[in-house]
Amino acid sequence: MFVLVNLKAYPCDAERVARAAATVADDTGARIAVAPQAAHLESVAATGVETWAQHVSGAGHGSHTGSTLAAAVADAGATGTLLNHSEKRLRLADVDAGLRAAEDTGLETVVCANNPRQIAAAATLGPDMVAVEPPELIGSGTPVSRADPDVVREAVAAADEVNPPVPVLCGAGISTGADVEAAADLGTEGVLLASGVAKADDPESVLRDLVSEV
Ligand SMILES: O=C(CO)COP(=O)(O)O
Repeated sequence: MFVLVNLKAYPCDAERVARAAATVADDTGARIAVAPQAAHLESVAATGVETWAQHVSGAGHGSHTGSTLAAAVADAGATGTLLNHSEKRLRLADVDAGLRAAEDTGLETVVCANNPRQIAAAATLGPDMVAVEPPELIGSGTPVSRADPDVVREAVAAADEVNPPVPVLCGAGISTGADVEAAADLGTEGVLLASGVAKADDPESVLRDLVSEV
């Protein structure tokens, strides 16, 4: 199971979380990645942890003020990027352009979606992975795998129908190893989570628990 930790804009110490994630990944062999804000990509990547961007623009170099370019995040050490997170929604054309920009730069991609219908649309665009995150459960502390297992099962089926090789992650309220195990039982290949780690007093122990059951 892939554990992708999105630090959002939480006021956590990104380097501390990254060091903890790198240590747990090394100790256990689990795949753990950290997605900090763009300004922290370089310092997070310097810890040796797998580093992801939270977003990239579809734009290339040029007159695009405020854009986060795929090439720039790759230069800073990111090897993957989220696109279309529930808190960073994009138009379809922008998801597609972001995917192409990420692909051209060699970044791995996860396109996020609210529900199984959007998962089908996202999977059609050909990302490396898709992630289903019901917005009402994001930050709730109630794991999607328990609160709404059907949405996860249906997302896996929807992705499988349109683009069988595309793995599905699930997210919202995931914070324990039992949640990750439940997500695996529902057919997902990873979890996308934030507050459970970003707000933890001891991120390393949360990460150890997250990867303990799979
Ligand atoms: O949005 C999420 C990850 O991208 C989920 O957030 P929480 O783990 O805080 O529910």
